[in-house]
Amino acid sequence: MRCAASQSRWCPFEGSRGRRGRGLRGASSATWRRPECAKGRARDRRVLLSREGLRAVPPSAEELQKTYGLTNEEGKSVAFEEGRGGLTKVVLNHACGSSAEVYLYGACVTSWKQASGDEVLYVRPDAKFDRTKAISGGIPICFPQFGPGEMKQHGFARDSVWSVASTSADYNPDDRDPNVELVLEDSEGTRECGFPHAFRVSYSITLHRETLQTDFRVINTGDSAFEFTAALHSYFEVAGVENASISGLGGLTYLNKVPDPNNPKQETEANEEVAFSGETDRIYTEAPSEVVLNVGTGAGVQIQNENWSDCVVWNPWTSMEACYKEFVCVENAKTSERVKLEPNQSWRARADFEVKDLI
Ligand SMILES: O=P(O)(O)OC[C@H]1O[C@@H](O)[C@H](O)[C@@H](O)[C@@H]1O
Repeated sequence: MRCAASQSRWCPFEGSRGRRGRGLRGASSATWRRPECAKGRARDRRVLLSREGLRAVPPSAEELQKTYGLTNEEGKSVAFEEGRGGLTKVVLNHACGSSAEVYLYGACVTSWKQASGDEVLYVRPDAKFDRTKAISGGIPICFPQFGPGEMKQHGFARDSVWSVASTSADYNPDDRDPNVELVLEDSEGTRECGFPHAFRVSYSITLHRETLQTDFRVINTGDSAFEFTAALHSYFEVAGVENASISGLGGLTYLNKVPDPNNPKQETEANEEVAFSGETDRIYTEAPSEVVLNVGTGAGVQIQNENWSDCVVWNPWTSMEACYKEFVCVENAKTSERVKLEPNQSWRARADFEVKDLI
C-alpha cells in the first residue's frame, strides 16, 4: 500500500513558488536561494499503524530516524530528534533555509521558521512538554470535538501520541519538499474518551519552500456513522496584540463566545480589519478561503484553506497576563456544523500558511 500522501501531491498555490522570503519582524530575508542541486533521497514507507493510540509510547527518535529519516546534500531533510521533555519531534528542513518542527504528541507543529530564521508560530510560556497536558501553542489539533461539548474541550487528538505513516522529500527533484504524514486511529483510549467509533485521521505536513502546507483527513473505518468537529488551533506570534489585525472577515457572521461559551451570541463583523482590544473568542462562520493576519510589523501570515469553513479568532487578554500580548490564534475550523461520516466516507481539509509583505 502506498501512503496516501504520496498518492496525491497537492500543491494548490503554485503561484507562491520562488518568492523571496521576508522575515516576520520585517527584515527582508536575503538568505533565500534556490538550491542548485537538491538531490534528496526519497523514501515511501509502508504504513505501519499502531492501534495503541492514546496511551502509546512512540518508538524512540533514534528508531524513527533509522526508518523514516531523510537526508540530502543540504543536510537533514526530515529528521527525528528528541525534543523538549524528551518527547519525539520530527524536523523538516527545506534547502532554502526554512524549517518546521512537529511533535508526535498531539501532531503539534510547534515551530515554523522562515529562511531568515524568524519564527512564525507561538508556544506559550506555560506549555507543558511532559504529556500531562496538551502542548499550549504552535498548531494543536482539535478532534473529534472543537468544544465546548460532551467530551473534554478540544477532544483527545492534541494529547494523543500519533504514529508516523510516511516521510518524503520528493515533490520536485530540483527542489524537494520535506513532508511527514502522521496518523491517529481509534484505540481503547479514544473510546474511553467518549468517542466509541472506528476512525483514522491522517495529517500531512509539508514545507514547500517557506510555505507550511497541511492536509487533514478523517476516515470512517467502522461500520456505523459518526459525527465530529475539528480545528487547527494555530497560535501565531505577534508584535503586540494591539498592533495585530486580521483581514478577510469583514461583514461575516460570528458566534461570540466571550459572554457565555456555552451559549454564544450571534453578531456581525462591522470592521474590515478585526483588531484586538479585549478578550476575543469568536467563531466566524462561512469564512473565506483566505484570511491574512497582520502581525504588527508590516508582515502578515496569509492563511489559505480549502474546506475549513469556520475561522476561530482567540486572544485571552489579561486572563493570561504573562503572554497575551505576544500571540493571537487564528484557527481553521469546522465547528459551527458537525461533519457526519458514513462508513468508508472521508472528509478532507487543507490549509497553507505563508508569510507576506504587507507594506
Ligand atoms: O486549550 P488552549 O490551547 O489553552 O486554548 C483554549 C482556547 O482555545 C480556543 O480555540 C477557544 O476558542 C477558546 O474558547 C479556548 O479558551
